[in-house]
Amino acid sequence: MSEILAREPAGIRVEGVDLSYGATRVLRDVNLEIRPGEFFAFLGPSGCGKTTLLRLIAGFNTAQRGRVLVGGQDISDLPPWKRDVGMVFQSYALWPHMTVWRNVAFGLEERRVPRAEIGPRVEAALKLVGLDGMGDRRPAQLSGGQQQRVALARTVAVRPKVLLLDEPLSNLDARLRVQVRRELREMQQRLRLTTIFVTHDQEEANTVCDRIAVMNEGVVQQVGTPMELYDHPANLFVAGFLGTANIMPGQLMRDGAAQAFEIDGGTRIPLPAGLEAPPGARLMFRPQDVALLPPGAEAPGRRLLEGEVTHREFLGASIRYGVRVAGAEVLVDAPHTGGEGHLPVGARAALALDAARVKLLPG
Ligand SMILES: Nc1ncnc2c1ncn2[C@@H]1O[C@H](COP(=O)(O)OP(=O)(O)OP(=O)(O)O)[C@@H](O)[C@H]1O
Repeated sequence: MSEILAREPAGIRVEGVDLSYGATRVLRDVNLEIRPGEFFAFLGPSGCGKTTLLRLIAGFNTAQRGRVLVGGQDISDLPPWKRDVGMVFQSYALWPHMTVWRNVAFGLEERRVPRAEIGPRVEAALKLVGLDGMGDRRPAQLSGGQQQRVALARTVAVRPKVLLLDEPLSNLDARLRVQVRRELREMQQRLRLTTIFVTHDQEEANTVCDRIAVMNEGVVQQVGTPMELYDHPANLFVAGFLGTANIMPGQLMRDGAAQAFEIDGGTRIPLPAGLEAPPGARLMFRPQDVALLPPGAEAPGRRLLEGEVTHREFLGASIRYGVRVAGAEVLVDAPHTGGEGHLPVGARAALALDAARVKLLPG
C-alpha cells in the first residue's frame, strides 16, 4: 500500500554555508553530506542554528555564502514550493476547518495530481501513519499525537524527495514521544525517505537516527553514528552533550615515552600508549568507567582516587554517585543489584578508574 508513496531516495549536500541575521552569524561554514535514504539528525542546544539550517534547506532562509544540493541538483535559488522538499513544522499548521482527509488531499490538489491518484495517495498516507478510518474528523477532534500524524501524512502524500522534521515530537507527552518516534522510524524505513530530524534531545536523536550532526554556536562539531559520537567524541562539547562526561582539570605530563595526566591535587593517571594529546587537553571519562569502592580498597590495574560522596541518585538500573575529588566533582554509575547501595552521602570513598577508557579531548 505504501509503495505509491515511495520514490528513489535522494541525498542532500550542504556546501560551505554561512548565514547571518544582521551582525549575528548563525551558521559558520557548514558542510554536510546526508546519504540517500538516511535518517539524519541536527542535534544541539537551543539557539545553535539547527532550525535555521533546516529552513535553509527548505528554502525559507537564504545564505550569504554556500549552496544546497538535493539529489545532485543545486536548489539554492529555487523557492520553497519548487524544491520538492517536505517539511513538518513544530506547530503542525493544519487547516482547522478541513477534515483530516481534506487536509491531506489539499496539497495534492494544489500540485495538480491527477484526480484518480489523489484518493489512493491520501488513503495510503493515512494508513501509513495509523489514521485510517479518521478521515472525516477535524483537527480539533484529534489528540496532539494524532494531529502530528496528520501533518506527517500530509507531507509524505506529496512524495517529497526529502523530509524535514522540526522538533516534531516536542508537543507530545513523554510516553507518546517514545511511541511516535518508533513509528516515525518505521515509516521512514518503509519509504526509504531521506529525513532530517531537528532536536535538542540526545535520546531522541540516538534512538531514531542513523547519523547525527552535533552543532554548537552555528558550527558543526562532529558528524557520526550515535555510538561513534559517544565512544569517540571529537571535543569536550560533544562528550558532554551526548551522555554524561566527567571532565578533570589538570595537566599532561611526559616522562620519557610515557604520558600521564596529573589531576589538580597531584594524582597521576597513566595514559594508554598512543593516545593523542591535543594542546590544552582535558581528561574525560564516563561515569561507568570508574568503580566506587570503600576507602583503602585495592583494585589491581586501576588508578585510585580518594574523595567524599556528596550525593546519590537512584536511577533504577544504577545508582549515580557524586564524589568530590581534588576540587572536581566526579559522577560514578554503580550497577544497582538490590539492597540500599553501599556508600552513604558523607562517606569517604575510593574511585578506581579504568585508565584504558580515559580520553584526552580539546575544549
Ligand atoms: N529571523 C531571525 N532574525 C534574527 N535572529 C534570528 C532569527 N531567527 C533565528 N535567529 C537567531 O539565530 C540563532 C539560531 O536560531 P535557530 O532557531 O536556528 O536555533 P535552534 O538551534 O533551532 O534553537 P531552538 O532549539 O531553540 O529552536 C538564535 O540566536 C536566534 O535568536
